[in-house]
Amino acid sequence: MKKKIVFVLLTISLILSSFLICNKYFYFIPFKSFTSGDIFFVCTITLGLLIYYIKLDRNPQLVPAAINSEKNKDDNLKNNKPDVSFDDVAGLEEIKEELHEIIDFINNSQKYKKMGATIPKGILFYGPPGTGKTLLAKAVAGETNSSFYYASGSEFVEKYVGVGAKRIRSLFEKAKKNAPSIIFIDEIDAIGSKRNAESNNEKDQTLNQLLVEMDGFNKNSTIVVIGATNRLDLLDEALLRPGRFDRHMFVGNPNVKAREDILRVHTKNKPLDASVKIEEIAKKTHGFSGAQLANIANEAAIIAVRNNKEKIDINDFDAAVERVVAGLEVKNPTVLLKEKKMVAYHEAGHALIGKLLKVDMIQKISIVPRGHALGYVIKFPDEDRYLHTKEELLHKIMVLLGGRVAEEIIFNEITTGAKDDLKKATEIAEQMICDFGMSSLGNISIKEQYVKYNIDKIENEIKKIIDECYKETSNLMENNKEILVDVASFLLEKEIITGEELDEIFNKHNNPIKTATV
Ligand SMILES: Nc1ncnc2c1ncn2[C@@H]1O[C@H](COP(=O)(O)OP(=O)(O)OP(=O)(O)O)[C@@H](O)[C@H]1O
Ligand SMILES: [Zn+2]
Repeated sequence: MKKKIVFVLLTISLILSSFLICNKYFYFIPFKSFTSGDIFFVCTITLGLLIYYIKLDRNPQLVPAAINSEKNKDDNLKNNKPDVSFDDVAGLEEIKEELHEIIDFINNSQKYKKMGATIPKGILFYGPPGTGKTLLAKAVAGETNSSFYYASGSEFVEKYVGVGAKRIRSLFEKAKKNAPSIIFIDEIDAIGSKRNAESNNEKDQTLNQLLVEMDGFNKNSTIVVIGATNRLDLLDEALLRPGRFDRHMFVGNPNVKAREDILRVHTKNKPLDASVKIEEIAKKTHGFSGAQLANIANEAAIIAVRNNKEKIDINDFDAAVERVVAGLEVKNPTVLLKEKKMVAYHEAGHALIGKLLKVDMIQKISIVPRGHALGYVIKFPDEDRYLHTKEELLHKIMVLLGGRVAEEIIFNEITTGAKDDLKKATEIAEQMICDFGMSSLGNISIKEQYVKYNIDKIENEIKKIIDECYKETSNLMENNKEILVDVASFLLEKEIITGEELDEIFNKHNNPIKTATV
C-alpha cells in the first residue's frame, strides 16, 4: 500500500517537474511565472521520492510482488478436513498404533488437559519417498476431524529475509483459528537442516520462527505439527528437542504382507479377473514403495482399458510392473544388430551370475528397449531380507559386474551400458567399507563428515573389492561360457526369456561350475 502511494506521488512529481522544465525552456503558455527556484524545489522533491521508492523496492516485506507470491502460496495450503481414515492406509501397523495415542489426545484433549498432561506438539515421519507419510498425516486429520494444512518446506525458502518466517506465522495463525488442526510440513529439511557458519540468514529466520511457533502454541488450542523428511540426519538438533518434533517414526518401504494390503486397497474398486493373485504380485514387487504399488494398480487398469478388456487380468499387472520398473517400451527402436548382441550378452551375463550365486529369483530378462534401458533383468528376492552377510553383498556386486564381464569375455570390448551397474556396485562397496565395517579398514563406521579425510583409503578399498569381484566373476563366467552363449542366443532370437525358460537352459547343462571363492 505504502509503495503504491509513493509510486503515485513520484509519478505526479515527475510529470510536474518535466512540465516545469519544458515550460521554462520552451516557453509554453500559460505558466511563465515559475522561477528557477520553483523548478529546483520540485525536482528535489522528485529526486527524494525516487530514492525513497528505490529503497522501498529493496525491502522485501514491502515489495508487492513478494506479498503477491505469498498470497498465492497461502492459497495452495489446503485448508480442508480430509476424507481419509486409517482404513485407507495399508500396513504401517506399528505407526498407526502409536498414532492412536495422538488421536486420543486430540479427540479428548480436555481429559488430558485436566490431568495437566501436555499434548505432543510435533511428530516427525522419516523414510524413503512414496511410503505414505502424507497419507498418514491426512489420516490423522481425518480420524480427528481436524483441519489439515499442507505445506512443503521448499515453499518457505525465499530469497528475501523475513518472507519465509512471515509465511510460517500466517500458517500457524490460520491453524490456530481453525483448531483442532494438523499442520503437515513435507520436506522439512528444506528449512530445518543443520545450521552452520555458512547458513543463510533467511533459512535461519524461518527455522527460528517455526521453533517459536511450536514453543508458543497448545496452551489453549489443539494443534499437532507433523513434519516429513527423507533425511533425518540432516535436521537441526533444535528441531528434534523435547517439546518440538520429539516423536520420530520411521515410515519404510512395505514388506510382503504390507505390499499385499496396499495392493488390495488400491484394487478395491477395480474389476479383477480370477487370474489375478494379489499375494503373487506382492511377492514380485519387493522394494516397491506404496506410491509405486498404487501406480501399478492404476497402470494395470489403464492397460486393460487399452486392450478393451472387461476385467484386469494378470498380464495387465505384469505389464504394469514392467512399466514401473523399466519405463515405457520403445516402439520401433533403432538398435543396431551389433548393439543388440552386446545387450543380449550383457543381460545374459547378469542372469548367469545371478543364478549361479542364487542372488534373487529371476523372473524375466528382456532386450526389448524400455525407457533408457536397452535391456533389463526383472528379479525379486525369495523373501524380504533385513540382514545381509558380507558374502551376499559381494555376490550382489558380482551380479552387477556380470554384464560388463560378459561383454569383455565375448567381444573383448566394453561398453557404456554398464554405467548404472558400476554405480550400484560402487555404492555397495562404499557401504561395506563406511557403514558395515566389512573391509580391511576394520570394524569401523566412517561418518559422512569424515569421508573426505579418508577418501584415498576408501577409494583404494573400493577398488580392491570391485577388482576382486570382477576377477571372480570372470572366472565363474569363463567356466560357464556355454550357458552364457545359450542364454544370449535365446534372447537374440526371442528377445524375452522367462524364469522358467532360463531354468530349462540351466537344466540342460548338468553341472554349472560354481567356483566363486569370494
Ligand atoms: N501404506 C499405504 N497404503 C495405501 N496407499 C499408500 C501407502 N503408501 C503410499 N500409498 C499411496 O502412495 C501415494 C503417495 O504416498 P505419500 O504421498 O503419502 O508418500 P510420501 O511418503 O508422503 O512421499 P514423499 O516423501 O515423496 O512426499 C498415496 O497417495 C497412496 O496412494
Ligand atoms: Zn547391466
